[in-house]
Amino acid sequence: MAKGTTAMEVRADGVAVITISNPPVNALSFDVIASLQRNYAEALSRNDVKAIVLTGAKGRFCGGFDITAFGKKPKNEKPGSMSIDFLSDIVEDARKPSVAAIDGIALGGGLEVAMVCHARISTPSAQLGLPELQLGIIPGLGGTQRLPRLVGLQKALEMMLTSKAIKGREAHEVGLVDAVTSANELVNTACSWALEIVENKKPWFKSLYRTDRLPDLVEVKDVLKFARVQTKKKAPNVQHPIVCIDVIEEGIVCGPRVGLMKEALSAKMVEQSQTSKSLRHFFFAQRATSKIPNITNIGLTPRKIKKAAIVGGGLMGSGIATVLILNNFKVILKEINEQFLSAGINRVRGNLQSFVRKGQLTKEDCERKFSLLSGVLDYEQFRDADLVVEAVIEDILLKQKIFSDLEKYCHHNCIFATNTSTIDLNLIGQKTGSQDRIVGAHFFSPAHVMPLLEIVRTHQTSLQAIVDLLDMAKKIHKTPIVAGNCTGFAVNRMFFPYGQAASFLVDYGLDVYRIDNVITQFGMPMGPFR
Ligand SMILES: C[C@H](O)CC(=O)SCCNC(=O)CCNC(=O)[C@H](O)C(C)(C)COP(=O)(O)OP(=O)(O)OC[C@H]1O[C@@H](n2cnc3c(N)ncnc32)[C@H](O)[C@@H]1OP(=O)(O)O
Repeated sequence: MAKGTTAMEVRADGVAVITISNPPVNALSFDVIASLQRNYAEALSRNDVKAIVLTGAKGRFCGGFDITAFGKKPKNEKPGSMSIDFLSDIVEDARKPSVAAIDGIALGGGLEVAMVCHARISTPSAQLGLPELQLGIIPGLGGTQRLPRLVGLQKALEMMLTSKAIKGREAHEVGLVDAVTSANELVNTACSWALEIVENKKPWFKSLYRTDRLPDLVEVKDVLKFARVQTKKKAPNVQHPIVCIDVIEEGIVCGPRVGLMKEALSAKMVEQSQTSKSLRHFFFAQRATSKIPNITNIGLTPRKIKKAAIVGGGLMGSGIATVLILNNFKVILKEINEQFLSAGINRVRGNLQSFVRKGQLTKEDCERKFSLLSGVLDYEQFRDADLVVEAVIEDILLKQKIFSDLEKYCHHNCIFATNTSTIDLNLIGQKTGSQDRIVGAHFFSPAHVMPLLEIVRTHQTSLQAIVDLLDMAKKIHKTPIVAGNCTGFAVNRMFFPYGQAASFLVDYGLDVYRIDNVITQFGMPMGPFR
């Protein structure tokens, strides 16, 4: 069965609208690419077609090359056959203009195809980026050449080296898209734009040959030198970011066609590396953590969490409150007295302000999110909470008392989660008759930053509670791992022996600085003694 396709509809005004359809993210599978090539051949040969608009089905332009297809490309495929022979020589050099109509996502190969088009229209919320480096590869469909020519070298490097996408509005500001419009108007606007190109009312840009955003060669060398130094510092053990910078340089110094060929050859080389194989495995492994046999595949639907309550406003509690309000959950934070409560609330405010300082949150959004939080000193307002996360100190008796109190106030479907990192959940729930809704929600400090969420289940935890927490994890952008109620759960079960092994080495007389040094050289961000 074909893995995705494209469909072409020729409108009365002479615009052929080609729609990529390969759910869930409209990835460029071999079938999609073959279908796209057929559609283009037809559109370019038909006399009733004046221009082409390329878009994606169901509000998603394209999530890039099909990651499952790496390593499955035909062995004798000519380097650059898609990037040069099709995209550059047929689409970009065509005598009919193409306009990309982008909603949802234009990532990796998706954005690269859009950059081949002669103009791009997007929605304000669309995400555009070249995240290939996080898969251990480099952009392979012309992205290393066209992005710097559209947005300038600095911005292009930032986007590629961080793998971070930008939203439609910013894409417009930096020159990646030509106009921003609503999802409803998107295709019509793109069609009008394409016809205006035909009528010479709008410019007919070929991104590959633009030079107006590129700095002079002296500055290029300086910028790339700095980027190499920073990259080696940040990721000393991987090659592909440096390869990416080399390819960008080749295109600017020797011309974009030479750059495209170097990109095609280098992309093929890095794709075969162990780093890329590992990072691609990691991409799917990360998603597999929320697919738990006999839990997520038995038809349970996650219940909606409208209001969450946190018990304890210390470092962990305030971090958890922060991540929840950041993701638009209504939260109440309970402390034992006014002083601790205001300290907890101030910590949440401080966390939000740090996002404002880094430009990741506007002041208005900060205030709006902060208004989702209220502080309390008793359990009265817990009555309509759908989830409670207990985040007090690791004291079994205290936790037991809290959960038996919670039982008296909360409705019987409310999930009782504990942020404990080590205590047996059966003990924590021992004084309640609610063992089925006791579950671990172990965040890592700082909870509003670290991406992992350990969900701990006992033999009695209901499957529904786990499905609910997995869904919440997705909503708050955490990677969940479901662990059993065993010593150390999953993370500390690995982390404690790691620290112990380091301590043994010290007992044997090794220098702590040397141990830390070896560990950081191995690639860990810091050693066990820092
Ligand atoms: C030649 C080119 O230069 C090379 C490339 O294009 S490489 C690919 C570059 N593209 C990317 O790196 C994008 C990767 N995808 C993502 O970042 C995210 O999936 C996304 C932002 C598109 C969507 O996120 P979200 O809505 O949270 O859904 P998410 O759960 O991640 O993905 C949905 C499904 O699509 C799959 N998927 C996402 N992107 C895919 C891709 N490019 N290829 C194949 N499958 C993909 C996921 O594995 C997942 O499958 P599952 O449901 O079986 O687990």
